[in-house]
Amino acid sequence: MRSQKLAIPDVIELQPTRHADERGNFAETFRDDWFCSNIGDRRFIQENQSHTLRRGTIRGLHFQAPPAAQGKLVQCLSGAIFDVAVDIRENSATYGDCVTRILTAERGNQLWVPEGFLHGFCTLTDDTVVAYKVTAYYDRSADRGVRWNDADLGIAWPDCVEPSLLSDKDRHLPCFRKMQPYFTIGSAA
Ligand SMILES: Cc1cn([C@H]2C[C@H](O)[C@@H](COP(=O)(O)OP(=O)(O)O[C@H]3O[C@@H](C)C(=O)[C@@H](O)[C@H]3O)O2)c(=O)[nH]c1=O
Repeated sequence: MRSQKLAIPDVIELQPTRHADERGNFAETFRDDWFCSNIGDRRFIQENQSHTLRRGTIRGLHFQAPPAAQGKLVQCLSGAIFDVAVDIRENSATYGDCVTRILTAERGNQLWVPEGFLHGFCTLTDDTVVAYKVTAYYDRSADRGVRWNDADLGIAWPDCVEPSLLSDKDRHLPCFRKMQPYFTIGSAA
């Protein structure tokens, strides 16, 4: 497994090592010991999978409020996504900044999005399957978000975005400025 810190260093891209042979390849896509030593002391307790039918669909931008805050380890199992993490830690030097990464099933790369970040993605292919492990259980009452195209965030979404391909919930999310502060660096996740 290789890791690469991105523009916001707490957001990390992971690249599992693939062992190729005449049959195809094999990769360890997650190891608890490697993750704890190299990324952070976390336990993943839920795994999610979404299948998105159409290219250009957006899911996000989401987070769960503390104490149900989730770190997410995201990967694409089929197709490709434009993945986004936005820093919402109030005392962070990169508060409001975003990191974007293309994750593809072909490459098998992953994105670690820690607690204190909004997360969302746009599908770059039809029939996209995304899987992600999370560090806290889903809690509907803690489910929060920010509108995907908030001008203050200025995320450079890909041209294929179809604003109509959005859940009702995501269409009605509040803007970034109205978001209550939930996270500070150094506070318990
Ligand atoms: C996230 C989640 C949803 N659900 C249910 C609630 C609802 O009925 C249905 C669909 O939920 P949503 O519309 O919230 O699904 P979706 O828009 O795909 O939400 C996801 O978006 C990405 C970007 C994330 O980062 C995830 O953490 C999650 O928020 O699934 C669960 O049962 N468990 C879960 O963990």
